[in-house]
Amino acid sequence: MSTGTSDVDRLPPVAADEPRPDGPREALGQLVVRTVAVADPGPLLDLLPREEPLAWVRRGEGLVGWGCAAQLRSTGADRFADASAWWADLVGAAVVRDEVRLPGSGLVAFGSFAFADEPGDSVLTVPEVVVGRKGDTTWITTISRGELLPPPALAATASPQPPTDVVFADAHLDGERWQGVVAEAVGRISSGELEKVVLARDLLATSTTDVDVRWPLQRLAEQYPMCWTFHVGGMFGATPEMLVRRERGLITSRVLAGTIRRTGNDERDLALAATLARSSKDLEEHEYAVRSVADALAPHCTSMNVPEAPFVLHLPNVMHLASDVAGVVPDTDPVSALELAAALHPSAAVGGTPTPVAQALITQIEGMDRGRYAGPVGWLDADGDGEWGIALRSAEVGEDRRTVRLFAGCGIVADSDPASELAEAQAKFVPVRDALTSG
Ligand SMILES: C=C(O[C@H]1C=CC=C(C(=O)O)[C@@H]1O)C(=O)O
Repeated sequence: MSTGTSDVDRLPPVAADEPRPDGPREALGQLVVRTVAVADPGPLLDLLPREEPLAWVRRGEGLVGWGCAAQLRSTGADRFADASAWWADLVGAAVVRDEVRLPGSGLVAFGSFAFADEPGDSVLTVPEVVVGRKGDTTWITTISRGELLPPPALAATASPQPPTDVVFADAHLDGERWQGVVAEAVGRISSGELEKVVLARDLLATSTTDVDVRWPLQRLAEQYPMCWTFHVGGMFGATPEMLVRRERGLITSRVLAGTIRRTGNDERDLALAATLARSSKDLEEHEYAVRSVADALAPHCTSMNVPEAPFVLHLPNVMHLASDVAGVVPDTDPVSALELAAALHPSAAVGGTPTPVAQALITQIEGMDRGRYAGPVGWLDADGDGEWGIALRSAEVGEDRRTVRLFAGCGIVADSDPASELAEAQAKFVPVRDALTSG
C-alpha cells in the first residue's frame, strides 16, 4: 500500500536528532504519519502482538497500538509539563496525512503517569501502528521516522495463553496492618486535620510462567464492558473512572466515589443501590470528588454542567456513586486533554481533601509507592483531543514478567470503618484477580 503518490511518500528519510544532554526528552526526529480507513478487522484486542501491546478500549471502540516510534519517560513534579512540551515538539515537526480526521486518528501517543511526584516513572509512547475504531469507522495509522511504513495486513494474532498456577500474597501491608492505617486516617480526619483521604494497598500475584498481558486484557474487556480496558508500559486494568475526555470543544469527566459491594443477588443489589444513593458517608465522599473536578475544570470552561445528585453505576463487583461532569472549552483555549488531566490530578477520588494534606498523609502512612496506580492513563492526539482515565482496578506486570502487583484503594472519611474499607478494597481487587486466574 501507499506507494509513491502522496507528498508524504516522496519525503526523504530524516535522521533523528542527537540526544539532548540534560533534559528528559529523547532524540526527536521527524515523524511521518499516515491514517487510512480500513475494513473491520474484528475485535481490536485480538490484533495485538504479544510484545509491548498498547490498548485503550471500551465496548469494542478505542485504540490499540504496537511498536515504538518515539517514547518519553519522565519523572518528578514536571512529568506532565515535560510530556506536553515533548508532544508539542513531536506534533510540530510531524508530517501527517490523515484521511479519517476523527479524535484518535493521525498522530497519537499512549501514556501512563505516576501518581506521585516522587518516586515513580511516567511514560508516553508513540506506537508504530495504531488501529482505532469509533462507530462504524475503523482506521489504521502508521508512524515512522522519515520514511513511510506501509500499513501491515490486519488479522487476529495467536490467542494468548493464561498465566499458570497464580498465587496471591499481601504485598506491603497485610489486611490487619492496613486497617490500622485506615484507623489512623479516621483519627486524623476526626481531629480536623483533613476531610477525606484515599488509602490503597497492594497484592502480589506470582505465575509460574510469563504473563501475557493480552490474557487479562481480553477477560477484563469481556467482563467489564462499561469500563475502559487499558495497557500502557506494563500497567493494565479496566477503569470505571474517566478523569477527562476532550473531544473537540467538549470536555467530559466521570467522577466516582462512594462504593458498595454487590452480593450477586439482583434484588438485594437494587436495595443496596438505594442505600448507597442515600448514604450520607458516601454522598459526602462523592461530593469532595465532584467538587475537586469541577474546580479544576472551571478555569478552562465557558459553560459547565455539574449534576446535582449522583447516579449509581453498577459494575459486576461493586456499585459506585457516579457523576458525569461536562464542560465547553472555548476555541481560543488550546488546552489539551493531557494538560487537563494534569490540572485534575489527583482528584479527591484518589487523593483526598484538601489535596496537599491528603497527599502528604498518603506518603506518610500508606506504606507503599503507588507507582502509576491511580495516575492518569490514556491517549492524546495531535489536535489535543484524548481520553485520560484514572488507573484504577489495575495492576503492573513486573520486569520478571511473572509477578504482577495489584492495587486497590478506598476513600476514607470521618465515618469510615476499617473492616468495611478492607472488604471494599478486596472487592476492588476482584476484576484483575479474576482476569489473571480465569481460564
Ligand atoms: C481508589 C479507588 O477507587 C476510587 C474510585 C471510586 C470509588 C472510590 C471509593 O468509593 O472509595 C475510590 O475513591 C480504587 O478503585 O482503587
